[in-house]
Amino acid sequence: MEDSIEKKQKRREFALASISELCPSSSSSSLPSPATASFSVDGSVPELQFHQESEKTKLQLSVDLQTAQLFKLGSVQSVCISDRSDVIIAETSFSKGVTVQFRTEEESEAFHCAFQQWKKEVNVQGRQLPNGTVSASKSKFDDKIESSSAKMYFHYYGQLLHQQNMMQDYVRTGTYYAAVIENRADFSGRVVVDVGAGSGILSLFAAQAGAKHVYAVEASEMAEYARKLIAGNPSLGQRITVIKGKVEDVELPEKADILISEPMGTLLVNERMLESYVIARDRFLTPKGKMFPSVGRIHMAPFSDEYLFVEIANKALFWQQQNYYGVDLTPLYGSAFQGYFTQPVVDAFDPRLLVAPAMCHVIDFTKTKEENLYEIDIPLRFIASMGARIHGLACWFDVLFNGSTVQRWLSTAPGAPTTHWYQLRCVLSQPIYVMAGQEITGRLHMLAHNAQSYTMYLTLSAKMWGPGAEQGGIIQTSSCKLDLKEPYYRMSQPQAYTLAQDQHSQPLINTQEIHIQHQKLEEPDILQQPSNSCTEIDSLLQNV
Ligand SMILES: C[S@@+](CC[C@H](N)C(=O)[O-])C[C@H]1O[C@@H](n2cnc3c(N)ncnc32)[C@H](O)[C@@H]1O
Repeated sequence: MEDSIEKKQKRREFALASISELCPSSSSSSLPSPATASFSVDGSVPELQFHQESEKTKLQLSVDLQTAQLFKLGSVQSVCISDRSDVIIAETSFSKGVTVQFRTEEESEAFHCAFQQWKKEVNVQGRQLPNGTVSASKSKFDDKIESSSAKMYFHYYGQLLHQQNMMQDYVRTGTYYAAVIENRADFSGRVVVDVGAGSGILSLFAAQAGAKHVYAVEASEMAEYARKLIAGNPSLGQRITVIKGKVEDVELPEKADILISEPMGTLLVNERMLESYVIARDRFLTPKGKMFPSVGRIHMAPFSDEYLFVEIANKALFWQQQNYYGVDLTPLYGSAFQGYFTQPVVDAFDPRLLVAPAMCHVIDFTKTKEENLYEIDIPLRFIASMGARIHGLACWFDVLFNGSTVQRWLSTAPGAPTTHWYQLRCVLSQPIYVMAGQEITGRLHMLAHNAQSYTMYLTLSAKMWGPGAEQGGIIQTSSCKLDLKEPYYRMSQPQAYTLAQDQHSQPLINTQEIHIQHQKLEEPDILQQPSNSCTEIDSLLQNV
């Protein structure tokens, strides 16, 4: 373990504004003098050391990175806690946590990045046990995900009402059903693992398609309900075993020929379940095994939506009041205004709001490494189809079931039948202006965090044109930072595609044209993919 860390980065030090104990002893509180934090390897244990010293007192805290967790309290303040730590404060007291004050937001981000990186290194190399043996990736999930987040997450999925909500998304469930039944050849007589089985519905589909045996792995209390549902369908159920536990931890008696899973969250990656899907691939799938789905794509395009922009900007108007029960609220107006723009908007929008053809980022589930999903960096380039005020970036995703009989896409694109994922829009607090034919460049940078989601950094730029501007000389750039975990669900607004949202009525399989195909296609039917397609997928499919 230490080899790998020491070779790459033996020691990394950060200057901090200050540190203080989480539960200060009587002899110490926040010390005004500057502090440092350094990552290093002590013997075989990677650790993080905080150090602060003034004339009278000294605070030194060593944190075991295997158990440490770092939480943001604000843009420049965080708290680091650990199960095991040693602290020396004037040589007397003991604490398990420290509050860290950074000098700037950038330094805070850099520190959080380094923290994840060093922790990842610990996890990748495995845990050093007291007897010197190394247990590989056991509890990888627990190591990278904050326990309170995991608890809420599995509590949510442990409730039938939320499983019902997904099952009632007939675009979703109907597409899975069609993809499995049409591709019987991939399931018949095969060993299947259902990764995150929930109610067990996909396991039952796989059994209907003739699977020899299905292992339904589910970490939440839903596993008990899955057992009940499967027992109530005995002709299928005798070929299904429900295993309660995380795919990162459970052991299976045999390797799988095919994995089936529905690991997609908002914008494909929210919930970070794709990482579990990839871990399941590495743990359970035979080298030539298949994955259903096998590929995901994030599609992106700039949009113009004056109503949405004004709606968000107006939310902060509350803070413009100068006499709110005798109190002037305006000092907080700027923060409130920016705050509303940190929430990605989730709703179904009219595709006519897009101002350029979409581009996409492909994630090949069959090949990508789990670590690749910790940081997703997408350079952006678009050509505007019309003159418009760009209010941000619209995003959606699709996934491919690359069956050996039929290839089917599950799409969440605007204009396609609406799913429970809807679409997602990142709104800029400062719109930018473009002319038709103009290039728009930028970057979407997503950093995974330990609450099972991502911090998103979006930048869009365009040259300034038109009367008054030095032609093409000035660049307009607008940036925003968003938390994918805290979206603004805008579903109370009038929707353009109401028909497809009626998920409480009869299955929409007919209206949404999920016709099940039975005959084998001669060639891969790439034309079945949604119209907003990526060219990269063609070469990718040739390799699958
Ligand atoms: C989006 S739901 C899909 C449920 C079901 N497969 C379906 O399609 O209706 C994802 C399920 O995966 C489970 N899950 C998420 N991460 C898991 C993990 N690491 N190990 C086992 N189950 C997990 C969740 O508890 C949840 O029930």
